[in-house]
Amino acid sequence: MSRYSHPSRTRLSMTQQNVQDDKTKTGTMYGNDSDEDENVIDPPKLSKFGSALLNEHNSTTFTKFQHFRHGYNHTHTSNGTKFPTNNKIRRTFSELDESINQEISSPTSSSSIFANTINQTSIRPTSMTTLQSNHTGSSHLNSGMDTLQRMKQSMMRDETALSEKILERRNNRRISRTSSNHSTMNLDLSNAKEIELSGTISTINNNNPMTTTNTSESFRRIKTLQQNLKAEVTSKNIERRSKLFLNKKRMSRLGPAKRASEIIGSEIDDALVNSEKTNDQVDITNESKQTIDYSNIDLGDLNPFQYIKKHNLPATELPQISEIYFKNQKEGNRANAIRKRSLTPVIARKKFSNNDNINRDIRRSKTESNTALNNKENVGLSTIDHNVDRLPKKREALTNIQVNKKEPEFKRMKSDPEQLNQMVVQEEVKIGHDSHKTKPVKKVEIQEPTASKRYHRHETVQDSNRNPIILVNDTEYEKIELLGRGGSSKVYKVKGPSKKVYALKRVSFDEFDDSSIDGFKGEIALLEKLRNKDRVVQLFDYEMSSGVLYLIMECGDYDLSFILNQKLKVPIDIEFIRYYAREMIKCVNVVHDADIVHSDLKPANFVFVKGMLKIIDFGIANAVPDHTVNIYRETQIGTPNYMAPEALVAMNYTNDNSGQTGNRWKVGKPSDVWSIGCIIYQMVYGKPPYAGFQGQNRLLAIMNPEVKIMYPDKTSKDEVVPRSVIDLMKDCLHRDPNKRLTTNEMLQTQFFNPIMVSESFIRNLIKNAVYFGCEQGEVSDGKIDDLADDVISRLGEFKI
Ligand SMILES: Nc1ncnc2c1ncn2[C@@H]1O[C@H](COP(=O)(O)OP(=O)(O)OP(=O)(O)O)[C@@H](O)[C@H]1O
Repeated sequence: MSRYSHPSRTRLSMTQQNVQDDKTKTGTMYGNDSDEDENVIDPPKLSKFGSALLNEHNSTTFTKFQHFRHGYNHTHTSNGTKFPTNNKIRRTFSELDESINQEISSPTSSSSIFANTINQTSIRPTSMTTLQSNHTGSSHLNSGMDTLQRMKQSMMRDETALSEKILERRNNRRISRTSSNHSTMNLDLSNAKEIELSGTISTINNNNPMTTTNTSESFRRIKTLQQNLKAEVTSKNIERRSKLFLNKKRMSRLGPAKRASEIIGSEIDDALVNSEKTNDQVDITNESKQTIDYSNIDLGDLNPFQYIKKHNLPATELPQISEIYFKNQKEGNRANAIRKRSLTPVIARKKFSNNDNINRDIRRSKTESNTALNNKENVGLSTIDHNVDRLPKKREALTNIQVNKKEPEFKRMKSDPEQLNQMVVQEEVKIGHDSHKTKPVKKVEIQEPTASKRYHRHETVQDSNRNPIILVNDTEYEKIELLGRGGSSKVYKVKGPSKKVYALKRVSFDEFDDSSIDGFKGEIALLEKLRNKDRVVQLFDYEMSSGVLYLIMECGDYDLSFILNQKLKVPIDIEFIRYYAREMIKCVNVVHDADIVHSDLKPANFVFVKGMLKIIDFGIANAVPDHTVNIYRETQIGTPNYMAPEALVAMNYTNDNSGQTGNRWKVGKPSDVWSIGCIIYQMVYGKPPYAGFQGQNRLLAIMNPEVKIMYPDKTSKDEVVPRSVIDLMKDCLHRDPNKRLTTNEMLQTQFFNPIMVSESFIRNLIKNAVYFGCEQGEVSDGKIDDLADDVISRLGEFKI
């Protein structure tokens, strides 16, 4: 189609004379008119604007236009010409439009040159359409406008290309800055494309008169392209956002960069617990681990293994965490001891020989108390003051201890002037406390016994030909030999009245330590409870004097520890194990039947008295409270080799009365069963299950469920270990206390009830079985089972 055959052009020519009048009318008013311009063939006259355009160097508009193009084409010249900005471009366009308007409004505007150069431009800007509408009938003007349109479109293309280049350059710069962030870069490029494209399309849309099919098709294509691009960009956006989210999540988990010391346990815990399995995160996690501040780790109820497992820490962290664990436990024990001690009344520990001494000490005590009162800066007195209120109560408890069952305490003190004196002093101190109830009182000095004093007042050497004599409740006991020693005790073989032999246990203790006194009181009470039980060493007499406890007991010959050490040198003797293990279980059974948990079972705490094994040392034993099965200890005590896991793993608790928190350990009868299992293990394999671990590691191994106990079929000397004893050990050494056998059940196991038959019995049994089979011809499996059951049930009859 020729440019002039275009209907809109025809219409424009027809209405040319009305331009001036219809200047204000809109283009749409005429848009649907007939093709009146069809016959216009004369070239359009040159308008002022057209002339100006021809005169490149003199026309301001054209100069601007050329300058713009020139400027664009030479953006990168060395003279520093810059890219026109979008604003500049827009300004140029508006100036151009203005010039066109001016041109259009001029009655003489036309140009034949433009008519010759007009060709297939099909897109006209809206402004042009408007202008055309306002100036219908002017073919000159029409062709001039078309030329301008082309030029403007060319400029638009230039603008698009320019924008593209600018964006490209920007993106290049961004790439070099953040070469790693490809997703961001791609997004920007996509956005740029999208913006650019939509800009172009909107321009096209704006300019689209919707008059040709080609145009519609190209628009559709562009539209499709735009949609595709949009979809692509959207998906890239989503991808980028999700990547950003991941980064953010990671950052928020790890927090900002910190010094190693700032990372405290909880943060590490979070980081470790929440860590995901991506490579970089694993690296970061490892980094975090390297900076663990162990001093801030709170293990709570967990033992080191549980802690490591919970927080997914590597095994290499175990030593440090164990160290903290044991340190915490030590501190807990110490705090308990201090707390108990702080409740103990302060009493002078002195020996007085006469009244003068008493008076002198009372005077000194009073003077010291007054000095303390005057000393306002005396530190730590508030603690003492705080405890003063509890003193009478505690003292009452102390004086109520029946340390001598033969005579009432007061009667004894009356007969003993020295003790009486001491009681007077104690009373004086007590009065002093009472009178200054709310005032600070200085601790009365504790005088340690002199080193030169070799014997307690109960212990004397009467003449050089006799052994030392120990008086217990005024009964003389002559020392024969030392049988053994414990943590704070010595046990002597002594000769008592009628030359009878006894074991005398002498225990030294801090007489002002309530917990010690309570412990001894408890031991005495339990031994009294177990009086006449043949498996428990009998207690005949006892006396608690100042700082010393004497116990007169049945005397044993050896303890089990000694015997086991002897047996180490000879091959395994399964009958020996069976016998001693059963004896041992019988001892513990008696104790458990009395609802007492021993808590410190070990070979040294079983002694043979006239050939019968008996149990000793109830120092840390406890009676299980009614309707319960466990005892809760505030101190971790026992002998590591034989201690059950539950006796080692502390539990946090809060005291209901005082509100104080601390650790405690749960022990029960199954804890004793564990210890028995360890002793049997020692009998079989020569050492307890965890003896291979040294020191602290042993405790850790016992606590660690991952450290399994091995039960080899043969000993280190290649001796066969019977299956029945292995089963018994396994049933005692379950980590779960509830799965362990009771002492009664242990005694019922096959190991302690072996079936022994003679050789002839076996021969007869086989012979009878073969004959029976021959007679029957065929014997079913069920019949064989019945026969076997019958024989087994009657085995007791055939025992040898
Ligand atoms: N009645 C007794 N007959 C023979 N020996 C005994 C008797 N009582 C204790 N012994 C010996 O003395 C040792 C220490 O005794 P005991 O265990 O009662 O003291 P302890 O201070 O409670 O010891 P630990 O602190 O180790 O538990 C025992 O291992 C044992 O060898």
